Amino acid sequence: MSSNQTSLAGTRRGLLIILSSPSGAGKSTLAGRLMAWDASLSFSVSATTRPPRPGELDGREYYFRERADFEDMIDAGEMLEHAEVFGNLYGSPRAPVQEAIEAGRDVIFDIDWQGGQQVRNSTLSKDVVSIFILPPSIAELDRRLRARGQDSPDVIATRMAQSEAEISHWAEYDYVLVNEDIDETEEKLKTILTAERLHRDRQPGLAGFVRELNAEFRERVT
Ligand SMILES: Nc1nc2c(ncn2[C@@H]2O[C@H](COP(=O)(O)OP(=O)(O)O)[C@@H](O)[C@H]2O)c(=O)[nH]1
Ligand SMILES: Nc1ncnc2c1ncn2[C@@H]1O[C@H](COP(=O)(O)OP(=O)(O)O)[C@@H](O)[C@H]1O
Repeated sequence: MSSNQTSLAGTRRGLLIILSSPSGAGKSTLAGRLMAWDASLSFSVSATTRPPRPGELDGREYYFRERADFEDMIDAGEMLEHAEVFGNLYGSPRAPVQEAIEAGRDVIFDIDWQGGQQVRNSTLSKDVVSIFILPPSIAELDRRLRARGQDSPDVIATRMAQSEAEISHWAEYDYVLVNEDIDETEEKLKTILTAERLHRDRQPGLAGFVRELNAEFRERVT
């Protein structure tokens, strides 16, 4: 590795990778697969006022908070973005995101379209890569929500009713994937991330590297 690439690693900022979709389209599953693929990725653990599902742990899937505590966090400016979704508050704590991207680590967000808009309109907008996940059909979305087996029929009905509104924001995203086959969608996500990283890394570092190549070339021809 050239000295130039070493200094590049120390200065580059992480990307903010936003995954949005209607509930049940598969974004949590895909986020989990990306995390398993690349241990350097950081997951933005959101805070929420919704109660934990069986098996969910405070600080792992979400920070489960009372509404008053959540509102205190908003008032203190601790949220990068926040929104009301399905009658509960959800938000991304700012500090861990800031820390990760300054250390050059890419951060995955599993947030809705409102959060996606807020992050895209924030001071971090130039580091954002946003991806919208569509289900192959509404019948399959309904089937996946039921098959997940974690929500009551009422909760599933609310999520299905909201899915059209969530889907209506698809065109605001950089990439749109139809999650039919989970392995194929995972591969496409990895390709997007790989290409976006190459794009990010070309700006600060490559001019110096090309100078090194030119110097080597001149040494050979003289
Ligand atoms: N704006 C915003 N939305 C979030 C955040 N965390 C989760 N969400 C969204 O809230 C919705 C409900 O999430 P959840 O209750 O975990 O249900 P699930 O997506 O069906 O598993 C999903 O659209 C999430 O993407 C957040 O920090 N901010
Ligand atoms: N491509 C797919 N084909 C079939 N089932 C899927 C696919 N992607 C996800 N699932 C399943 O659908 C359910 C909802 O996925 P999940 O990742 O929880 O969705 P979201 O986070 O978008 O609400 C889960 O049971 C998951 O295993």
